[in-house]
Amino acid sequence: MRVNLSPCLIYCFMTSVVSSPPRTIRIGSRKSQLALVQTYWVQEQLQKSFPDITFEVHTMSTQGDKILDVALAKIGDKGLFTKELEVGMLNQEIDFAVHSLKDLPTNLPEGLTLAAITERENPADALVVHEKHKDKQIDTLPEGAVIGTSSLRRLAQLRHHFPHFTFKDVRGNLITRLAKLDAGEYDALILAAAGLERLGMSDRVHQIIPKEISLHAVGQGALGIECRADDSELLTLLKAIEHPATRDRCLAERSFLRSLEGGCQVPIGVNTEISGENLTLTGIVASIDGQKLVKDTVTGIANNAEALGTELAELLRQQGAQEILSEIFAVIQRGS
Ligand SMILES: NCc1[nH]cc(CCC(=O)O)c1CC(=O)O
Repeated sequence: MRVNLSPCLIYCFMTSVVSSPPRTIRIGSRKSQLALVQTYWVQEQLQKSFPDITFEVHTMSTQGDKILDVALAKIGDKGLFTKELEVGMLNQEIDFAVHSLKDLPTNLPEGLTLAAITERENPADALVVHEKHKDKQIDTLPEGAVIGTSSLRRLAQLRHHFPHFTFKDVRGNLITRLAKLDAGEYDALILAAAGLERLGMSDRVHQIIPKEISLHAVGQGALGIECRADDSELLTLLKAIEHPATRDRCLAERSFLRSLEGGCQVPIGVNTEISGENLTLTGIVASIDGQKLVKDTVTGIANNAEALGTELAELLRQQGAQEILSEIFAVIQRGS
């Protein structure tokens, strides 16, 4: 017989054995509205599970919050939104960090680990339109419509289906982007539905982009909790807020991305579905002009999520994914 002990019970047991006073746990977060909503949500969930522990939120600015005038794709993104928080953990200034999982690189620094993945919101992208297009959908927006997105993944896939649109970079946090749209700088934006939902702005989701048009980013809509790999007490606590189905899906997606050696700023999209014990992973690699596209699907046991990711990466490499990615890296490095 297998007995499932809840993380709370295990933690209570551990602290009663060593009888040390409950510690104060410091949570690191970026300062954007979305980051704070996400961090306070995690804090609240943990506080409910562990009423005797104090969870404090410490905010930090990351490089990605500071550089707002350069297209994301040109900066080279490795850890743009996570690095300062990671340094904070390694220096013992904070104990764990809450990230939008899609911003967390697939290879973490030595000494840190992905402790838990929380339940995912809708991972799809959303079309958000200017008022004047409120009767339109993505396929009825006029020729030349200016679409704001700073993601190569969205750009490549949308260009493939809608070559008649004009694509324009948009930076800044969600609130800033929406203000630019409303001021008429864009006809529409493509944003993560999850971010809008978390900020209580689901009314701005005009249309969910169907997966036949565009696959979402790896880890989109889920939160990733990162902590020091040797903090076993905290690792046990954090399991209380893990969502196993989301974890399996996201581990498959991250393993796929890692195998293709892509960061979050490459035109790689995914979709995952769980059915019983099985996980189905679909992935796409596209060229920035939307001309070349390779896409395939694998299915297997959800328990072997990471193996599915590498299997799909291998399949897409056989179909030319590496050539598409190498071309993109060359362009980005030239800075053009
Ligand atoms: N890179 C920015 C970012 N990081 C996480 C989200 C939204 C929430 C999520 O995807 O979990 C966004 C904004 C967006 O892509 O529209």
